[in-house]
Amino acid sequence: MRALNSRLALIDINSSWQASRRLISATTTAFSSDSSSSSSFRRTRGGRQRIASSKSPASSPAPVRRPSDGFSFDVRSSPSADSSNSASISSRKTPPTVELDAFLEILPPTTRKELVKHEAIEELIEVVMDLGRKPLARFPFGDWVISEQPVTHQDLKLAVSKVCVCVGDFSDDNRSGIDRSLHRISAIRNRKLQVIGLTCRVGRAVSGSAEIIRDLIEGGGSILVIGSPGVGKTTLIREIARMLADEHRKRVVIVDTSNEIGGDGDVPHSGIGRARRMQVPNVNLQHDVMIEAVENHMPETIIIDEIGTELEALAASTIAQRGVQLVATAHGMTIDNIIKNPSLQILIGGIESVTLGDEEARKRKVQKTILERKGPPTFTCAVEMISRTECRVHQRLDVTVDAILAGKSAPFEIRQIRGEDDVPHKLVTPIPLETLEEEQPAPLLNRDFVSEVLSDDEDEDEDFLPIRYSKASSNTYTSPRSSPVHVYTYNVLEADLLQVAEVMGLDDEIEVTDDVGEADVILASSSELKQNSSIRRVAKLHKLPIFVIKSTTMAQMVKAVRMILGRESFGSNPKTIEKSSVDDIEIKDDAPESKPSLEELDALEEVRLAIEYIVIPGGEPVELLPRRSDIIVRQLELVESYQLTVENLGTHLNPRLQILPRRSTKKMLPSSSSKNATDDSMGNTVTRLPFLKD
Ligand SMILES: Nc1ncnc2c1ncn2[C@@H]1O[C@H](COP(=O)(O)OP(=O)(O)OP(=O)(O)O)[C@@H](O)[C@H]1O
Repeated sequence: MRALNSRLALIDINSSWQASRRLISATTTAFSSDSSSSSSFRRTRGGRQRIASSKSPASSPAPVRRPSDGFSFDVRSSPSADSSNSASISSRKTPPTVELDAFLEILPPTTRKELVKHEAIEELIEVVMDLGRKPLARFPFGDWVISEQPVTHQDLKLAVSKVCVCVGDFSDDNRSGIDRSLHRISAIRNRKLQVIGLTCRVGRAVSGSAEIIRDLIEGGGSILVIGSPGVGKTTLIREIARMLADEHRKRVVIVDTSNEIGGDGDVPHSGIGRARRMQVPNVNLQHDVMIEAVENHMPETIIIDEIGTELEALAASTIAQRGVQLVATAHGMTIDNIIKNPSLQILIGGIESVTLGDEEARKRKVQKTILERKGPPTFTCAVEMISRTECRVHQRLDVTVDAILAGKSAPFEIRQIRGEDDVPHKLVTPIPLETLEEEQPAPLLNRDFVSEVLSDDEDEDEDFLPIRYSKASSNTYTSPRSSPVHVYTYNVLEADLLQVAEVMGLDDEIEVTDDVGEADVILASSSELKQNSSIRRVAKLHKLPIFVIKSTTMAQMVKAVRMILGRESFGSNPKTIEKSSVDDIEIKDDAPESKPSLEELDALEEVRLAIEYIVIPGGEPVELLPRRSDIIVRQLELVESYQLTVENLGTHLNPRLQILPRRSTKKMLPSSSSKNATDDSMGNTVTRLPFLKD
């Protein structure tokens, strides 16, 4: 792969953002603290309140607003920035105080009193109230203990009663809201279903927060938004809904499972603009409401928060197939997480295990069994939110998924909001998409090809003769005869391993165990192996081989599974295995370190054809062409991988192999015959391959 860093290129975003620069700046106003709040903060510093997060030690005073918080990034001036813009920015300022008041209302009076004194109150994300513990305020820069007084039953009852007065009960996902606001109140219950904890999140409509992906929104493709909890996904898709409905006059329908996008109550919050909102009576019915939205309301765009189940993923794919633009969030931080989540895989097109024919595998320079995307992804592009101001954009989700499945670097752009008034975001393009597409072999197989290569594999499996190493001898490994093979893992996710095995149809043959005494093999990541010296000791004690993977990419996992089960012969692809110590088996990427020469390829093909067409089916020995000694070594390894033996018919300086059929103990005499088939002195027919030139 190319040297990515040398290709890093900063590209200033195109003019589209300039037009909406004011909106971006309006966003920042939500975070600007005024002088009165600063003075409140000074009073607070002398009090008992403390920061509780590791970012701000308990003994430190309440946080001082740092330039890197929120949108206060370095500001680069833009040629088009002018004072008139700034004026309109101020006029667009919509302080969130009204809704913050509604939020503060539900807090116990003492908690509220302390909290309002905090200088960064405008940045408040959540208030956490757990029975018997001190109430906490969560800010972007850390947690802050609001009061030393532990939360009482009374406090919780009061808060719940205020939420209930406004909106009725908590829904079956234990969430509720405050009428006509975007705040979300989530309950934790004890076994008797009494509320013993509350997480009260401040919801905001942040105008301009979707500028960072304006081009994607306007492009009309479906957008998948992922990211860690609380990173701002809901806020982003709310703004996308508003932009599409108001600025682009699209028919937008929001399927609002917990009323988080459009706010609580029957009249939607102004933050969604003209977009329409469908409420979901029961979270388990989200998929039904998604389909209903398409069938009944003729939407051009559907917005959904939190696709989490297989049914919802299926409904999303149905919607996309009907040509409706889909903007949705899903559980997971990266595309890799989505690929590895069996319920959500359909969003990226689904995956399947495909076994390639020898020719195809060699042409693609990959292993024989690979994972491939089954079909087109539901979404055109994906946005991985890193923070509110930074995201990774995958313009072509199909290309990204294919790259990940092939164990290659996925193409993406890093976008950042860099400043308040000037440059709203930059693009950093580590891998230019076009270049990458050139490099990728057409990854989506057509159905005919898949069935062709699969039937290839069936034939091959019947004759498959994996190399057998013996666990007892110090430098060898026998794939255990017993099924399933028990694997003990170090820093390799059990779920990942089992998922790959399942996709390969080998889940019955492999099992992960927590008891190293039961294990047949150890599978460890190389980083863990370097750091954890006890792994080798454990392996030695239990006489277990260690399979070492460099990374937990799908490609490496597939290879690990095949090798652990003895389905990938070590000898047939000698460059993939290195024994770095007695019991380590390193699983390497398939890309050869140096390209094998044509002569080497020819020599190995000669061995394969000889074995598969003559030695095994006919039980006859085959004499190979003379080769250079380094190539003879490769041939020898390949022969051994079939559990066959050879004899050197040449001299020490001019070696030439003859492959012997299994169970043949007969001594072969050198043959210098140029005929295709001759008889040796013992009456065996020694065949030379007619199609290989001398
Ligand atoms: N661009 C932004 N500017 C200011 N505040 C924001 C922004 N984006 C999100 N927030 C605030 O951050 C908090 C979390 O945002 P949001 O609920 O959108 O996150 P999320 O990723 O959807 O969370 P979850 O996964 O838990 O549902 C909220 O208090 C929200 O108001």
